[in-house]
Amino acid sequence: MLVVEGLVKRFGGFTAVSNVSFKVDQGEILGLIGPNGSGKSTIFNMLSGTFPPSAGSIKFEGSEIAGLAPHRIINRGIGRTFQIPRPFRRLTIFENVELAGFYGQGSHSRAKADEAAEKALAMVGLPTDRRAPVDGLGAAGLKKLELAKALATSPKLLLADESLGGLDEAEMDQAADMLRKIRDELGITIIWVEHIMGVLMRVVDRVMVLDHGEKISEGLPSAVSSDPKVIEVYLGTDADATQAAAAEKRR
Ligand SMILES: Nc1ncnc2c1ncn2[C@@H]1O[C@H](COP(=O)(O)OP(=O)(O)OP(=O)(O)O)[C@@H](O)[C@H]1O
Repeated sequence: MLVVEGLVKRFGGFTAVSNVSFKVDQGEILGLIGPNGSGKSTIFNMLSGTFPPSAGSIKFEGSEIAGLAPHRIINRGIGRTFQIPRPFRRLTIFENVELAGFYGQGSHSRAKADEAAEKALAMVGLPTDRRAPVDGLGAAGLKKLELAKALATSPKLLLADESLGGLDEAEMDQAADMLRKIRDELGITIIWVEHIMGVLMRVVDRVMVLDHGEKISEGLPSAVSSDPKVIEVYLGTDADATQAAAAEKRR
């Protein structure tokens, strides 16, 4: 479904992403992990059109999309969430999601946008009542709203950026289960960028690990969490390694 080859992003003289290649198959959940500043968000920004790659190719369903504007990429069927939710606070929950629905359709039909918004809100478990305000949503609610906005664009591929930041442990488990439900019930392929490796490992089919803009490991969660390179650069501590191994056992 997605084939990325030789992706590079330079900011001035600094290389944030260095010759990264990977594939994502239809129906898969790929986890993308790595320490702070390893290039995860920069890859998402290139996949979603926020900025163009310095070099490399991004083929989605066989067509080159590298360098296309964000609205064109959304119309092709790639939706994304953002690490820090920034909804329009003067709009209701429904209106925020409806607006995203307008973007995704390309047809600008209100009826279609409303239908997409209702389905997306029901999927993530937020009120479909059109007057429900954004104010009052906690961290978990705002993450759900972020996800509903992305779903309302009717994506075939969802780029989920750090869905678990700011959540407690029970909320993290629910958010991880939600991503799996989105894949299982809607058939949406997912790339999931996350810091919190333990929960991610329970849900993803494959993991790719970045460090300093380079891919250092890729494979099944069990293989990646015991890869010495990953333990050295990413896990860092025995406690983290134990947590990841325990999560893997629970799968
Ligand atoms: N617009 C930009 N201009 C200059 N440097 C940037 C820009 N965006 C990112 N970088 C740099 O590129 C590197 C990779 O950043 P990126 O945000 O992709 O990492 P990340 O793995 O997503 O980190 P985090 O987990 O902290 O979000 C960092 O060193 C960052 O400072």
